[in-house]
Parts: sequence; structure tokens; C-alpha cells
Amino acid sequence: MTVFDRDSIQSFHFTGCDFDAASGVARLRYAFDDGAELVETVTIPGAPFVLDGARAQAAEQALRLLHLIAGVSYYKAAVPERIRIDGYAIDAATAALMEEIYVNGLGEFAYRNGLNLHGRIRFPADGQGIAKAPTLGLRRHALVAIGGGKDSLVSIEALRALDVEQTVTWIGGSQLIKACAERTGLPTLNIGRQLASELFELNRQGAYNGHIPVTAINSAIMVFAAVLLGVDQVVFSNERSASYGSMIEGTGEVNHQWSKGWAFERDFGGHVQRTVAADLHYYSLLRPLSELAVARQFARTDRYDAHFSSCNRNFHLLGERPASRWCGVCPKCHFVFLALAPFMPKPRLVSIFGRNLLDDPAQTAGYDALLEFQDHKPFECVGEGRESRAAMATVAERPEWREDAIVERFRREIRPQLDAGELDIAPLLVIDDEHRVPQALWGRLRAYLAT
Ligand SMILES: CC(=O)N[C@H]1[C@@H](OP(=O)(O)OP(=O)(O)OC[C@H]2O[C@@H](n3ccc(=O)[nH]c3=O)[C@H](O)[C@@H]2O)O[C@H](CO)[C@@H](O)[C@@H]1O[C@H](C)C(=O)N[C@@H](C)C(=O)N[C@@H](CCC(=O)O)C(=O)O
Ligand SMILES: Nc1ncnc2c1ncn2[C@@H]1O[C@H](COP(=O)(O)OP(=O)(O)OP(=O)(O)O)[C@@H](O)[C@H]1O
Repeated sequence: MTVFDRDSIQSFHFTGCDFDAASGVARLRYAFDDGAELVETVTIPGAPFVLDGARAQAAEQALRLLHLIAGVSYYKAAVPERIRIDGYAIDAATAALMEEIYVNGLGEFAYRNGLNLHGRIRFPADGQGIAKAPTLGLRRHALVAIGGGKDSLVSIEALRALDVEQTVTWIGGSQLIKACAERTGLPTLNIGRQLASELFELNRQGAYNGHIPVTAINSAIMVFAAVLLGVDQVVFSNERSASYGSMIEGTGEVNHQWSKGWAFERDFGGHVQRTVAADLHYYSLLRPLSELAVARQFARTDRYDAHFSSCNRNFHLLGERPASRWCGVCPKCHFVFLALAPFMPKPRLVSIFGRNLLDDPAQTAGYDALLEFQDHKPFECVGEGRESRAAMATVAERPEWREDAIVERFRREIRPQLDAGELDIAPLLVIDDEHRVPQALWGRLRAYLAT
């Protein structure tokens, strides 16, 4: 058996991609040097698909975009200096977008592995500029990504309130997400995705490993599905706080959730309209909101209390799922508990989590990191430090919370060291104007979010 020697690998190849319209299966193929192909599959329900000329062309563009972006899972195993694309050519704009996604989306990966990817990742641009994408006449309908957590449920309820037709869509086999999707009572779509199983073997043999920009991959899958299904909107639920990373001394900003941020949304969404379909809108409905503003929206209904979870330990592809929907010890559990506390009655919140995290001294270090007190914000999808500090300062004023262990310590040790003027929660709930929400929806959405 040959062993994977990551340092001897010279090049990464995008060896090809194809789509079988009869079965709905897309195959994304990759290889290192002259090695065996690694094949990832994505299965879109609803086959057979019948695509006319313009839509077939758009589907091919969307498939290539997905092929390029999903390659990041495999490229990271060796991060070789050369990249080759077989079967199709890309233009300079596409190459620049891929370099942006790979360098930034692998930011945490590079930091943890002691690698510098700046200037190292070069996609070969040898194609003519891609012809401007036509308007396909897509029907008004939203494919809304659902992740099992609070954010997408806020978007789904907003679209329901605004009478936007939607299909609640998720990728992969998570039972938790399925239960949340079914709880919405709306039409659902479950897209299949199988990573090349050889990747796990490469990991065992010492491949580089670490975080990848999974939201970029999910976005490209959803855009491909939207073209096949003939719908005009792909809706994500990425809040504005996601654009801010962790400040690492000596390194600068490293953003775990880069592909949930505004730069990705703006550049990917623009590229889709230019190269796939002019009338296909990719946007995040929650971009104008902070994490705290999303938490406030979520608290408006208890419909999902017994179903949702933001704890990422539920979403491993391999291995066991946690016994409880909320592990109670990870940064996401810490943050979501804190973010919801100002907006929910205490008994409701404690009953969702099955315990009171703010009264557990064992969680002190976790909360210090969120507050950026003698630590940096964790590499997780959590709000900004100033949001955590404002939420903590708010509950510290509430009689039902102020004596709980973590809150009491905050009042005693941390708050006196903070600038009181920066602990007000109200400015963090303001609705921002930087977003890609279609104009036709924005006015009504703004009014809904402001109530
Ligand atoms: C569930 C989770 O948090 N997984 C992260 C974890 O991976 P682990 O090895 O513990 O388990 P698996 O997720 O089962 O992954 C097995 C291996 O497969 C690789 N892989 C997985 C998916 C993929 O699309 N490409 C892949 O190459 C993975 O690297 C493993 O080797 O630790 C990994 C290393 O830090 C993380 O990369 C895993 O994160 C998943 C890709 C994942 O889906 N995470 C989401 C829950 C997540 O972090 N979402 C963020 C969005 C961040 C973003 O940049 O878009 C969020 O919650 O907002
Ligand atoms: N398996 C998935 N399939 C489709 N979309 C997903 C999947 N997992 C996450 N997403 C989407 O990716 C985006 C980021 O995920 P994230 O985990 O932040 O959101 P969430 O699960 O809705 O809420 P929370 O932040 O509370 O976990 C959201 O738009 C979410 O819907």
C-alpha cells in the first residue's frame, strides 16, 4: 500500500466534473499528481431534469463553479504549489475568486498548521472571459438553506411572514436538520453529498487537515440546485457578525467563518449573476443583523425550542452524535445561551439547554474567551466580543441572572475593567444597510425585522 506523503506532492488536479440529468447525480473529480481520482458526489432530488439550451449552459457553469469550490476539501490534504484544471478553462475573474476563497477560507487551517498560503495558491487562468450570463426567466421561489440552528429558522419565519414561496433545503444526512425542516411545515428538499471516502484514509496517513469554508461549498451546491429546479433565489442566514474573525497576536485576523462573511457573499453572489444566470439571486437574509439581533428575532416564537440546536457537535460526518442536542461545553453552546438570555424568560432558556450554563463555574474559561477577556474569540461561529460583553452586561442587571456564577464573576472582576459606554446592547441591534437582499423584498423585510 502506498502511503500518502503530503510533502512530496507536486500538484493538485481538477480532473473533471459531470452531471447525469437522468439520476440527478453530479460527480466532482480530483487527483494529486498522477494518483487515483478522488470522487465526490452531489445528488439533487427531482430527476430526471430536462434542461433547455440556456438552462443547460447555466447548469454547466454552476457545476464548474461547484467543482472548483468543493476542491478545497481535497486540495488542503497536501496544499501543493501547482494547480491544474482539465476539461475546461477558467478566466482571470474566476481564478481570482477561487484564490480569494481558498486563501481566506483556509485561513484557520493555515494558521493551525503553520502554513502561509498567501501567494501560494494560483489557479491557472487561461480561458477567454466567460460570456455574460443570460436572464433565464427563473420562477420566483426561494431555496432556503437550513442548518438546524436558530439562524436559518429566523429567515424561514421571515420569508413565511412576507409570503415568499420557499423550499427548506439541506445538504447531507443530519436527522436533526431533517426534524427542524419538517417542523417548519413547508416543502423540503434534502440534497445528498458524499465526500470521496479516500479523503478519510489520506487523513489517517498524515494529510494536512483542518477547517474548510463549508458555507462556500454549501452555497455552490444550492446555486447548482436552483438552476436545475428553475428558481430565482438561494437564501442563506449569515449574520453581519460573521464577517469579523478572531484577532490573533502576531498574526492578525483569522476568521473561522470567512465564507459566512460579507466578502464571500458579495463576491460569490456577483460572480453567480455574471456567469451563471443574471436573474439568480444569492443572498443572506440576515446580513443586516448582528448575532444578538438574530437571537432577539429567534426568541419571538417557541415553535422550534424542542427541535433546534446550534451545537456543531451534532454535525460530524463520522463518529457518534452527542447524547443531548446541546453539549453545553463548546463555544457555540456558550454563545447561544448568552445571546438568547437577554431576550427570553430564564425558565424557557434553561429548559431548551437542559441546564443553566451561566451558573456553572466550569464554563468560566469558555465565557472569558467569548468576552475576549485574557483570551481571543474562539475559532467557532460565535458573535463578536463586544456582543458577548453587551449581552453579559445586560443580564448582569437582571435580578434573575445577576447571582449566577459566571454573571456574578463578570460583575465583580470583568465589568470594572470595561468601558461602560461600550456595554449598551441597543446599538448592536441596529439594522445595517450592507446586504444583497433583493430590492423588491428589502422594504418589507426591514419593516418586519424592526418590529
Ligand atoms: C461537525 C464539525 O464541526 N466538523 C469540523 C471538524 O471535523 P471532524 O473531523 O471533527 O468531523 P467531520 O465534520 O465529520 O469531518 C470529517 C473530515 O472531513 C473533512 N471535511 C468535512 C466536510 C467537508 O466539506 N470537507 C472536508 O474536508 C474534515 O476536515 C474532517 O477531516 O473539524 C474540522 C477541522 O477543523 C472542520 O473542518 C469540520 O467542520 C465541518 C467542515 C463542518 O461542516 N463544520 C460546520 C459545522 C461549521 O463549522 N460551520 C460553520 C461555518 C464555517 C464556514 O467557514 O463556513 C458554522 O457553524 O457557522
Ligand atoms: N447541512 C446544511 N445544508 C444546507 N445549509 C446549511 C447546512 N448547514 C448549515 N447551513 C447553512 O449555512 C449557514 C451557516 O450555518 P449556521 O450553522 O451558522 O446557521 P444555523 O444552523 O441556521 O444557525 P446557528 O448559527 O444557530 O447554528 C446558514 O445559512 C445555514 O442554513
